[in-house]
Amino acid sequence: MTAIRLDSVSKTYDGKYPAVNDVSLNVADGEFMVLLGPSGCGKTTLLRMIAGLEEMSAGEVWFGRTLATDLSPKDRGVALVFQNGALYPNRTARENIMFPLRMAGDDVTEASTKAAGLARILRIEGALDRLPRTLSGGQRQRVAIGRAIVRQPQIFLMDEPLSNLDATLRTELRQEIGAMARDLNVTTVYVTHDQIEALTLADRITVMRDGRIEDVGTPDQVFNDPATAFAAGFLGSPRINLMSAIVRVTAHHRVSLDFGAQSIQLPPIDRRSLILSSHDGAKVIVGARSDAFTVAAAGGGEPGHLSGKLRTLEFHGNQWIAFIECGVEMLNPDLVGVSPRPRTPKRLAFADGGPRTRHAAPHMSGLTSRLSGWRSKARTRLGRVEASSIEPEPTAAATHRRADLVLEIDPNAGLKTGSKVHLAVDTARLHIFDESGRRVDRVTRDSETRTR
Ligand SMILES: Nc1ncnc2c1ncn2[C@@H]1O[C@H](COP(=O)(O)OP(=O)(O)OP(=O)(O)O)[C@@H](O)[C@H]1O
Repeated sequence: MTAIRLDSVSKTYDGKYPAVNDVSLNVADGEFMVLLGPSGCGKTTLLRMIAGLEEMSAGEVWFGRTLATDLSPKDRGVALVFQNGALYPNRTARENIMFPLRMAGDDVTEASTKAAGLARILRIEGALDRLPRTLSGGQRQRVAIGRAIVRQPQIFLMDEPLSNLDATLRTELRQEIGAMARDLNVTTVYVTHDQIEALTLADRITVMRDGRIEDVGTPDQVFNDPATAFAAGFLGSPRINLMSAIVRVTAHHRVSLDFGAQSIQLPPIDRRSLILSSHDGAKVIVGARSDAFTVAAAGGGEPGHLSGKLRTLEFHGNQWIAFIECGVEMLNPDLVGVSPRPRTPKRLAFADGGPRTRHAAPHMSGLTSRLSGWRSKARTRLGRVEASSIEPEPTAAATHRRADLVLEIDPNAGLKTGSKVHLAVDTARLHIFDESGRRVDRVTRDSETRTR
């Protein structure tokens, strides 16, 4: 077992825009870290750099107190499993799992005993004496995992190991992988773009976008207290509603979020009220999942309510999804804070550490620049190494569209398509982001948090 530290790691292929861009991350000893993000965000590249299969363009990788940057893959004590764990076709499952041990000099009895122990954990005892071609996809992948981990690596790396399996097998094997990692207590980095895998397996999740880290935290932290609008949008179904709003500061410093036709007032005791009270007129993004709303019996125009017309109601088997036209400007989480085009990296000095690479903004919006002071405090709170990689890309306006509020609703609420709906809003469940998609208030993070 060993901890992993990535320090300002970058990878640029063919001198183009970086696939991994100044990423710093700690994975604690024995921790199960999931790298989560959309296709092309740099997850596999980062994993391959940890394994030593990809040369880094900049930065350092540490395993415990050992600088691993220049170690060859075979000297890193790392085991890797890919989407299609290849097996020796002419060896049985047992022989496949035993193979690395035999190569390392274990005698047959010893190797066979270890293989049988792992087979029990991976639930393939009955398949041990069969050839790979007679095994199901799930069994083959279990054998590949067994073979990778049988030599008790210091670090276990998995790149979408379940992506070629059907839904039932995915669920089964996911549970076995989780159980195995807990039993063996091996430091694990697991790549996926599947939010359910991330939420169910991870001690902590690293959400990536465009080669950078958007958020790092426990599943509960990243889901319920997301650092960015993108992270909030990547987790959760239906996706979080991101509403464009203007901050209005009224008499006695009361803060309301103005959505155009409607508005919501923040309670004075809400810490966001204090933060936003000197930013009258600033643009913000208000994130709201279904749990922020309750269908209210009547009303409309009340300070804590939004109202709209129920356009469509969809039955999704285990849930009802309502599409409510509220006349509010909705934003696409994938586009919030996205730069219109790659820019030339520029060195900037930060108050809390050495110079770091980030991208020069042609301009920063008023609130974005005013919020930078809060962020530098947030960096200190989050811990220098991880927080440094959570630097925001400079903002460009997200694509706006006037669309529906999408909510999971109680089927017993008695709503009918076309009817007017009143929604009471729990402001404590709203997440408020600046225009670049960064939270305006503090997120709760502990860089070494373990949940189990
Ligand atoms: N060998 C390579 N040469 C050039 N570009 C590459 C190479 N490998 C990856 N890239 C690019 O680097 C970026 C990150 O790729 P990477 O495979 O790490 O993303 P990913 O998040 O793992 O995506 P996916 O989930 O689709 O596997 C992509 O734009 C990809 O096209």
